[in-house]
Amino acid sequence: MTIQQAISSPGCGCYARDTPKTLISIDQALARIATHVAPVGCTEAVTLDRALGRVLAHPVLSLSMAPAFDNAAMDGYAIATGALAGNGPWKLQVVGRVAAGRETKASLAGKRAARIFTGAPIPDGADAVVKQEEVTRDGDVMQLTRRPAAGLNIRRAGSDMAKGAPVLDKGRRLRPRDIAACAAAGAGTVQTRRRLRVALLVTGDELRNPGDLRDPAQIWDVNMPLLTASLAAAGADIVASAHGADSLAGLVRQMGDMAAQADLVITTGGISVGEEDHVKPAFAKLGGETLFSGVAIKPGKPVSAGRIGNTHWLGLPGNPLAAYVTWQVFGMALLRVLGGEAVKGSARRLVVTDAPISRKPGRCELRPATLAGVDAHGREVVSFDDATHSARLGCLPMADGLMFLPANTESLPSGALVEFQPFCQS
Ligand SMILES: Nc1nc2c(c(=O)[nH]1)N[C@H]1C(S)=C(S)[C@@H](COP(=O)(O)OP(=O)(O)OC[C@H]3O[C@@H](n4cnc5c(N)ncnc54)[C@H](O)[C@@H]3O)O[C@H]1N2
Ligand code: MOO
Repeated sequence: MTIQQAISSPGCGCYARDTPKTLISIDQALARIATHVAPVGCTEAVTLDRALGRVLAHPVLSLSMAPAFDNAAMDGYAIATGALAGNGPWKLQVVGRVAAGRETKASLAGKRAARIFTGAPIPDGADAVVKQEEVTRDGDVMQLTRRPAAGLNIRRAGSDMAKGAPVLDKGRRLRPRDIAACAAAGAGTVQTRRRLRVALLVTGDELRNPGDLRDPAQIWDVNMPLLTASLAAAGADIVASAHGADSLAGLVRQMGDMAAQADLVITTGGISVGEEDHVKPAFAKLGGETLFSGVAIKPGKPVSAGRIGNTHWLGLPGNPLAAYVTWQVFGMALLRVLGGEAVKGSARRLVVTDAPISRKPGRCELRPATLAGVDAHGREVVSFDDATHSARLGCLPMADGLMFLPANTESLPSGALVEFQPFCQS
């Protein structure tokens, strides 16, 4: 990784003439993550009951055809349609019975039928299953009046998956429906990336645990609970978490210890320009290499990233909304690359604003927004507060994502198209 400074192209539109030259655009920062960060190498085999949220290190191929054999899609009677001469009704001798999980030796040559249940193998000679609602039964004889088409109610072997067919690509983060597909393919164990080891250092002398007694100038810590929950939802292992004092020596020790045991150290706070902001000096003292240092974004301008030896570092701002926004945009991107997750397409889509916007231009603004419905053209509409306050969280639970207001935009009419990035669950 090389130390990089600025700023060549407007990228996502975050760049503005009055933006300090040390800041880069959102898309430039994301491009640096994509270019300079590599997945953590180790992989491990996990059984499906432990696979939720894990990232596939190898593709999953089907071990056999699915279904593995022709079988009944309905409870009813297996018959040979070729034996139905002339016009019905036809009477057939019921000569066998086959349930799911059983085999049958019954042969259905001639006017014969077998009682069959959903999932049971189709007996030799049969080529259709007639639902039991469509026949009458009298002792060992069943009668049907309508001619079934050959193949009716039969699930053909391999019609879902061929043997050896690709089921899931590597890089896929496994969700419940992926695990269902693995199970159907017979893949009881899958090869995955190991879970990321993340250390969390929340700085600030003013912080107390939520609900604890506090002095008048102290505040309850939002970032530790926020990031602990976010990392758990993202499937990372938190190998260390601590509060950090606003002191250079203390932070050097804590960040150094954490870097020795984690793939990624996340800090919050202490990253701006005041005398109490010691995170970047501590990072420098540890020999850290900078990936980016500040993004032309509001909120979250000081967000930074780099590497201490082989361990990555993400410095989030202290203001909780700024921490959440930068976690969503840069933290999740970093986690995905480190975790070997393949990312398809853009995280953003276009939506329409439900009110006019008037704002101070300068930095690209990422404003929490709520999906409020669709307009007459079927486009998604978002509603939002009239400003973004980087320390305010009251509106956050109602929001569904972030709308991107380009740096130079001073006003937008109601109905304007803007980019929108939905929040990840984590
Ligand atoms: N002279 C300047 N001052 C500031 C600038 C600047 O460019 N020049 N940038 C401002 C911006 S923008 C931001 S964002 C903040 C970022 O500051 P830090 O990341 O160093 O964060 P702190 O100063 O430590 O804290 C900021 C704010 O957030 C509160 N905080 C911190 N941690 C937590 C937490 N875990 N839970 C709840 N609240 C937290 C902290 O008390 C401060 O109020 O800097 C601006 N200043
Ligand atoms: O970038 Mo800061 O997040 O405005 O508060």
